[in-house]
Amino acid sequence: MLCMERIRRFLQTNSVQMAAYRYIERYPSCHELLHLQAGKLNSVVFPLKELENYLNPNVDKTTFHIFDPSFDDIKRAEELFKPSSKHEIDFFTSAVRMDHAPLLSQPEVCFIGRSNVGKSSLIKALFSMVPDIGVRVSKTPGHTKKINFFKVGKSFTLVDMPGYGYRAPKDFVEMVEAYLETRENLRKTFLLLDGAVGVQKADMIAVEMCEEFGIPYTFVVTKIDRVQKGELLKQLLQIQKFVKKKTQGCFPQLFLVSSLHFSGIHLLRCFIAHVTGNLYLLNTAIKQQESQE
Ligand SMILES: Nc1nc2c(ncn2[C@@H]2O[C@H](COP(=O)(O)OP(=O)(O)OP(=O)(O)O)[C@@H](O)[C@H]2O)c(=O)[nH]1
Ligand SMILES: [Mg+2]
Repeated sequence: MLCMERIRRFLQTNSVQMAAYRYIERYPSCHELLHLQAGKLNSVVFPLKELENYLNPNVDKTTFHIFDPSFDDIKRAEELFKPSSKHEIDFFTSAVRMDHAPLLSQPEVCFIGRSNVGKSSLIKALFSMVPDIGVRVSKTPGHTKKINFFKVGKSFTLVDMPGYGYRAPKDFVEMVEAYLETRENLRKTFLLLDGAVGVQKADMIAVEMCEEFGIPYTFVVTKIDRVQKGELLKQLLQIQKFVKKKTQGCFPQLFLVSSLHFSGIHLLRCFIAHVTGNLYLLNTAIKQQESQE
């Protein structure tokens, strides 16, 4: 348990490829356990790969690995999320209306979803190498009331949104709709779904906005640490079916994350680096589907 906790901390603070080696250097007594953890490390980085072992071989898995970077690509993407004197990562500003939103030319990605689905926690996990960044999370739904902008050097901006559904700010639709419709440098909208419940009625507001405005979006399945594998797989297949049958602009691959256990965070960082034009993938190709976006 102690070793797992150490690995988790390492994964939060170190690039993924080095994490295992540094771990061995610092905790040689845990060698054996780490051997066991080689697979574990893989499942932390690619949570979907571990899960698909439990699937019936007849299930179509073609959309599972459209974005399938190598460890090298993932490691290079990590550099973008590490602050330095030349690459400051910090909260920039917040806005309650679009005319308050900053005019930024760098590419942007935003995170939307029901209140309490884990948007702010995910952003905090993505920025785990920036300990004082000040992303606020709460057990109480409806915590984030404004559109919060975080600058990642000159590379891109990451935007945390208020949630919709229970205890949403009353001007949510005006605020978020205007943002999604007019933000010219918005490269990707991440729409978060709770792994325990999948697509809910309230999510249709966000899906319809993305479809209507023709903006590229991707589902991120959150809190996967809280759901049993069988149940999670059931939800994933349902979400996939939804994507295939009911959406046009949604990226077909689902991204799974646990902000608590840090699963899927490195892969998502790499995807963000890629979609914002900051990472050219060396060792892999994004398959055809993405070009349909
Ligand atoms: N177990 C577990 N809990 C999580 C995870 N992500 C978030 N949570 C918890 O879910 C609750 C809500 O998290 P937030 O990140 O504040 O959710 P939000 O979507 O930003 O919520 P609003 O700002 O209210 O819209 C908090 O109690 C978090 O600790 C996760 O991956 N695993
Ligand atoms: Mg929040």
